[in-house]
Amino acid sequence: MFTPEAMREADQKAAEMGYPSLLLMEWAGMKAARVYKELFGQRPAVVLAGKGNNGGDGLVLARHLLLEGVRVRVYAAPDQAGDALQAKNALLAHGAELYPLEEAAFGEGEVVVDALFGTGLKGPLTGFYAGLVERVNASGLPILALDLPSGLPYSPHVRATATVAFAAFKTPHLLMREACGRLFLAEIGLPKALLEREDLPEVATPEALRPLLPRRPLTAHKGSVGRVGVLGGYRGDGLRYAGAPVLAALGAYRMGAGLVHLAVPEGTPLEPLEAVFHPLPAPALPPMRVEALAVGMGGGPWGVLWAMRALEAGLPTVLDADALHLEVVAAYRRAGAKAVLTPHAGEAGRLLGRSPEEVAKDPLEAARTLARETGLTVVLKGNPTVVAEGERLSLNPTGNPALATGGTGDVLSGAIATLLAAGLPPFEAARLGVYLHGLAGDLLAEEKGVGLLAKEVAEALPRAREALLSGTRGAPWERV
Ligand SMILES: NC(=O)C1=CN([C@@H]2O[C@H](COP(=O)(O)OP(=O)(O)OC[C@H]3O[C@@H](n4cnc5c(N)ncnc54)[C@H](O)[C@@H]3O)[C@@H](O)[C@H]2O)[C@H](O)CC1
Ligand SMILES: [K+]
Repeated sequence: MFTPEAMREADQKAAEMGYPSLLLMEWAGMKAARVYKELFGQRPAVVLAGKGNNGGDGLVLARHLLLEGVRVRVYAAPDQAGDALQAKNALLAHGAELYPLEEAAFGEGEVVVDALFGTGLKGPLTGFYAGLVERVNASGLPILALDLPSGLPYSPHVRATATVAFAAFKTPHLLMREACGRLFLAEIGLPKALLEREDLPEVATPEALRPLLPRRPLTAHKGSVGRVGVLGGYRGDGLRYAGAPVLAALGAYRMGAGLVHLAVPEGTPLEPLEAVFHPLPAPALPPMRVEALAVGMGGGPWGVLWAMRALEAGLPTVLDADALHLEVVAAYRRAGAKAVLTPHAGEAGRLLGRSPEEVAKDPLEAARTLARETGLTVVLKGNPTVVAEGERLSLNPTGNPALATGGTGDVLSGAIATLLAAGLPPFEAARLGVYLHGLAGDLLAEEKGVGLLAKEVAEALPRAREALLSGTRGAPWERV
């Protein structure tokens, strides 16, 4: 995923290589016109073109739509230069109707193409442009945004029906997804070498994750596919969160664990029936033969104690909820343990000494800092969930607001622990677990809308796994 600056660098490098930039613009506008036709057919278009290259893309799109027999009205900013000017001349040669941007008006049944600003925007829109963007949003018409909804990452910005991202996703496509509507990713002919940048955050794709899925040989038995120990719960609150470790156990089984051991306070309901139970008077590490642990779900003040006991096992461990405290993280770091932290913004803020709002404002930076400071793998839950380890950052594209309900995080911890138990390294277990958990939520939300139960998310994990494996469910965007 590119920052706008990194994208500009790639454009510049292409130009230095002698690659004609007009070709990029032609592909961009042509691909966007293709998306327009797919979504809106012959509906008349109103194209708003800014003076930079984003505007140029819009002028190319207008020409292609005209060629397809679509009625097009273009409102363009003055003073185009370079490629955008060439795009304008080519459009005029086709006898297009071009009007000053100040006169922009929209009519019923039309579709607005937003080609005002892309990656070249510096600072929030004000004055005329802010007003124009507000008018576009208020028009009630469908909006196709080219590259980025204009105004992003600031406000005001266009709230698009669909967005065609050129060459690669940029930060706002993932971090401000709501403004983008349906996402399309258009290849525009940039040499591949310029797009492969390991120093930039990745957006997890099904193609990258599919090979990581643990495959089960015919000879598999419950002791060979990964066993998980879950340590959680607390008596002192009257077992108020007794369900949390149970949900983690369900997440583990549904992700494919061969056996789940459940260490919980005495008096906890013995669920799920498939688990091996260790009811305990105080946090301890009961004898259990497992390959990974999930620790801290519903543990209250026992959370830290559970985590310290778990450290003695020397196993890959997921630290969640009440295990997420500085002393725990420091001890794991000192021991050089393999651990995945799964905080939400509040818990990450507690570890970083920041407010949840500060963490949510820049989740990429927060996840990276936490990973660097702890030396552990971090899953910062949110929209999007960010996975960080060392210098590596991965953004997860699956999941939806229906997952914002009690217990889904516990399911995730159990799921990631299972992938650790199956032998995946922490970063891979975290990316794959987060992706499948989000996908399970997406499949369920399509079926049932909001009002999901966490245990249903666990139950949908096998379907998500199957969808990833068989390729029946691709990335949540379309390539054009
Ligand atoms: N490789 C690619 O992805 C390609 C992308 N293309 C498109 O080019 C734009 C980026 O074009 P650029 O000319 O650099 O910038 P913009 O068109 O986004 O806008 C620049 C324009 O806006 C003025 N400006 C900046 N900030 C403000 C502000 N706050 N208020 C008002 N005006 C502002 C600035 O002075 C410029 O005049 C990219 O998004 C793609 O759509 C290429 O077409 C192909 C290669
Ligand atoms: K735009």
